[in-house]
Amino acid sequence: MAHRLLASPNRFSARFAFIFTISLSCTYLCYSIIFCRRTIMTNQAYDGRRCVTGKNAGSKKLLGKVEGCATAAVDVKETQRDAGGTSTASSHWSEGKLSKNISVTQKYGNKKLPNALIVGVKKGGTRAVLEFIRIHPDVRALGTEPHFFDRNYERGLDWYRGLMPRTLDSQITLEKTPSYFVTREAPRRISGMSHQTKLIVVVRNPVTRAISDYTQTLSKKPNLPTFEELAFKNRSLGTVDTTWNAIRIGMYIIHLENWLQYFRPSQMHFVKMGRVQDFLGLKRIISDKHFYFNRTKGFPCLKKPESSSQPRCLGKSKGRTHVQIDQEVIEQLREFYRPFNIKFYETVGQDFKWD
Ligand SMILES: Nc1ncnc2c1ncn2[C@@H]1O[C@H](COP(=O)(O)OS(=O)(=O)O)[C@@H](OP(=O)(O)O)[C@H]1O
Repeated sequence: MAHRLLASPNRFSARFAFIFTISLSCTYLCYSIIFCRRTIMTNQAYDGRRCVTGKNAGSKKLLGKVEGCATAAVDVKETQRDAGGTSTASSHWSEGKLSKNISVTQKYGNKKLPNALIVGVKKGGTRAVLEFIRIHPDVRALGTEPHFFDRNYERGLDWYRGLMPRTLDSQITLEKTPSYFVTREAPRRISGMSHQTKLIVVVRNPVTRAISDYTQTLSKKPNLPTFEELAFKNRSLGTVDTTWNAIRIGMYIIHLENWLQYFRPSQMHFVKMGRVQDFLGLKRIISDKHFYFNRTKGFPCLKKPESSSQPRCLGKSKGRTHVQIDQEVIEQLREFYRPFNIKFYETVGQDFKWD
């Protein structure tokens, strides 16, 4: 009896120990499954970005779709600003929408040379067009500006291809570098890659474009001479300085003639949103309903993407308050651009009504 009485607490402790061990094991098992799944999902979501290391890794991660590791010479800094590169922003507005697609694509797709390029113009709204069009599930775009056909051409096509995101056969690859439009060698080089390449040119009133361009440069170099000083060789005679890049870029027809030596007009699309999808042969999926007009920014922004609780606008380098330019100067520049604009409208068959 005494033995029994002594044995029963022991048995109770043994049973307690057994149950405790089992529940501990179950908890550990559940924790491992959940934790392991999370890790896999995170790795899939960032596949293709895993090579980002070093002190900028955090900010580059925010870029969302900085592709590949060979991005040393590409314009990452500009892209971060463009994409609203603060801690709350991701460059890829549609990350949530495409996330399922992306993991499949990144695993099974191939890196291909781009089928389409946004070739210009600087300060024309190229970032907005790229970010809008990449919402489309059949578009994969490089987030950075690779500057291949102007600055990095000697690196070769394999280097260029290596920068591209992986795509399935049904998807198109897109990149944007606005300086291509005014690079003399770019049309020949691009047609050398493929004369089927589709080209998108985002154009803007050349006077506003020049002021926007100047405002951007001034934000980096505060000691810059005034806009008027740079724009004219002789202000009272109204002689415009066509060697100044901010002016030269807006002489669209001059650059376009160079492109038309290598590409048919039907391969070039001068942007008005929506029609970009037709031009690229995509189903019309993106429409006005994806955007709202942000009064503070002064341009359309993406409505709440699935991946985020916040609507998304592009970053600080977009929508800067322009420097005040004398109305007379603006008139002089309008006069200067008029003949170039008219010839440009005739050539592309569209009146942009800048005059
Ligand atoms: N929806 C939307 N989102 C963001 N930005 C928009 C949009 N629509 C037009 N813009 C105007 O586009 C100008 C920037 O052009 P780019 O992206 O081509 O600039 S860059 O050449 O890549 O630096 C920039 O012009 P500025 O405001 O004059 O700087 C933007 O205001």
